[in-house]
Amino acid sequence: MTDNTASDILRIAVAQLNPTVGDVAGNLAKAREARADAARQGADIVLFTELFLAGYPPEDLVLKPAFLKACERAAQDFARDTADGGPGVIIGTPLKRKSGTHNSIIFADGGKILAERYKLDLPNYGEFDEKRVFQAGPEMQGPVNFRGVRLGIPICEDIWGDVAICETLAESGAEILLVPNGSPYYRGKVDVRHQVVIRQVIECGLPIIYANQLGGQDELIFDGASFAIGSDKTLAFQMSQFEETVNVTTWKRSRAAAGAQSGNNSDGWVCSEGPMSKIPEKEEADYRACMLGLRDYVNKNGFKNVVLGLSGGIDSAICAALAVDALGEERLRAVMMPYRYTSKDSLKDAEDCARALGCRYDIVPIFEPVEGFLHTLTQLFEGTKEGITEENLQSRARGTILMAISNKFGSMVVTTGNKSEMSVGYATLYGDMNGGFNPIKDLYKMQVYALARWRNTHVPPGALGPSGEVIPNNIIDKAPSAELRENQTDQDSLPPYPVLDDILECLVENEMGVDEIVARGHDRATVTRVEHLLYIAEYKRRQAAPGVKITKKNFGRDRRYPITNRFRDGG
Ligand SMILES: Nc1ncnc2c1ncn2[C@@H]1O[C@H](COP(=O)(O)OP(=O)(O)OC[C@H]2O[C@@H]([n+]3cccc(C(=O)O)c3)[C@H](O)[C@@H]2O)[C@@H](O)[C@H]1O
Ligand SMILES: Nc1ncnc2c1ncn2[C@@H]1O[C@H](COP(=O)(O)OP(=O)(O)OP(=O)(O)O)[C@@H](O)[C@H]1O
Ligand SMILES: NC(=O)CC[C@H](N)C(=O)O
Repeated sequence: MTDNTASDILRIAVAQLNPTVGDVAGNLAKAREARADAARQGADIVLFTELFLAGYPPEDLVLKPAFLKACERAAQDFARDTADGGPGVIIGTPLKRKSGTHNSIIFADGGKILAERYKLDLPNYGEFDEKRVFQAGPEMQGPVNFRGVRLGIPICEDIWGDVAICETLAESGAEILLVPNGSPYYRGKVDVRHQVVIRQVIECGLPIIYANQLGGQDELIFDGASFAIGSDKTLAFQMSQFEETVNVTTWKRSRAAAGAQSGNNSDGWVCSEGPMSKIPEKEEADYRACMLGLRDYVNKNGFKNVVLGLSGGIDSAICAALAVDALGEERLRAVMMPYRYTSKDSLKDAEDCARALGCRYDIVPIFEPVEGFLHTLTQLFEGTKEGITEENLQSRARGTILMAISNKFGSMVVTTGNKSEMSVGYATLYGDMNGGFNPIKDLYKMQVYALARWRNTHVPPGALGPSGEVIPNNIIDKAPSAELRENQTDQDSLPPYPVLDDILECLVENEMGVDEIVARGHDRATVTRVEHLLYIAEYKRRQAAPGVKITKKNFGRDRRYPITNRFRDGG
């Protein structure tokens, strides 16, 4: 009930949910369900994530007046729900006000909106582009009095930057900070978030609750892993990563806590009850991010099933495993498309992989289309040497067949290029690059191997696929090959993957110079060649399907290089 008498116990539910961008009615329905669930668990208040009603990030959708109106209406409706005497709510929504369009929250209780708060620090780096569509909120936005407890509500980036928003809230009397976030995954991000929040707790002396969104949104993966750091700077609770959940946490007033952290005599808040989930290790986390990203992309875009070319190589095998884990065996169709260079081993490995995963497996030879193209082009190509042109026809025949299956049966094509290949353009445009979504686009080849090995000995929570050796070890052990000509291996055209990946990580992830990379022990000619290949493949990447972001520098959202570019560090 709405009552401003200070209580000594506060039950705060954190709704770590998977909204869909643009589905305002669906997101409101989800929020209502979560609030009812939290009410049953005895919550006083439910904290939702950043821009929950819109789904995060809504990008240019917030430039549409009709979208803003739908969000405003949903926020008003949800606020009215709180007249039932159940939990109050803090929920993110875009709001258009005289001062502009804001990335906001509404705070509602007792059927009314008690307060609105606007994000002050709009992130505009990496994958974020918020200054483009939002206006920053004013500097002074104090805490909100909720049933006698003063709650501060900075929004996501507000606690990341150098602006002293948490400290200002503490100085204005806030007792706990509740932070709605849309914080995308990259490897190791959970630790980074903990450090950011600990730094703020040191500055402001208040406990901070960090509620993060869940789910895939195009390239971005929101991994949840919501948590709180108490005023003693230790982890007060930790929610699970990659899972939708509503957890109620109990907070108690404690004079000892306040005295310890600020030396003053006022009361502080201590978490006495909350989850303490284990955060998965790196291979598991990356694998689950890829799985969640593929699942949400396929489901949120309304595809019933997916199709991919299964070659007997590692990239298509891990994509098949991810598809079965994300969607179930009955939703994947794997197609082997042999040509004259396809080895017996590849045919066997592809079949073994499909059998281990339990998915549908078709063999569609491509002799006729490839020979047909070659025949059609004979006259035109007379006197020229055979080479990549003819090789690429194989890839294009495969890509065309996959797109035909997609058109006929409505299955989305899963495309399988890893980050090493995408970096140097080792993939055929309108061939194996065909496809709607790429679950391994941001994994270097050596990481693909590590994840494949990991998956053969683990089944991640929520996976729909079987246990055991789902990626036959022969696929992991053999030399990678595109099999576009006799006895071809990737290493005919590229440096060995451990070398290539290290150089690429230096160039892409760390923006290192050629001299610095050479100083790590690499051959200068190799480094300059890789740098050149990286630059000239930009045109391909611009035409590539989106894929799951795993690193701090994925292609597309984070790393944005010009296509036309004559700069070469290596001369
Ligand atoms: N700056 C630019 N802006 C716009 N377009 C540009 C361009 N530069 C080249 N192009 C165009 O791109 C074409 C070359 O690109 P593309 O046709 O993709 O062909 P390309 O890159 O020459 O060959 C594909 C490469 O991928 C390798 N690969 C590896 C693994 C698997 C597979 C597979 O297919 O299964 C292939 C294959 O061995 C080969 O090295 C040029 O003919 C030109 O039309
Ligand atoms: N014979 C084939 N049948 C079906 N699909 C194929 C075939 N050859 C290539 N493809 C498709 O083209 C993609 C690109 O080939 P590529 O050689 O890069 O990957 P891979 O064969 O899965 O792995 P690796 O590079 O380790 O051999 C494959 O992942 C697959 O989707
Ligand atoms: N949505 C945001 O403001 C996110 C910003 C923050 N730096 C993060 O990655 O979590």
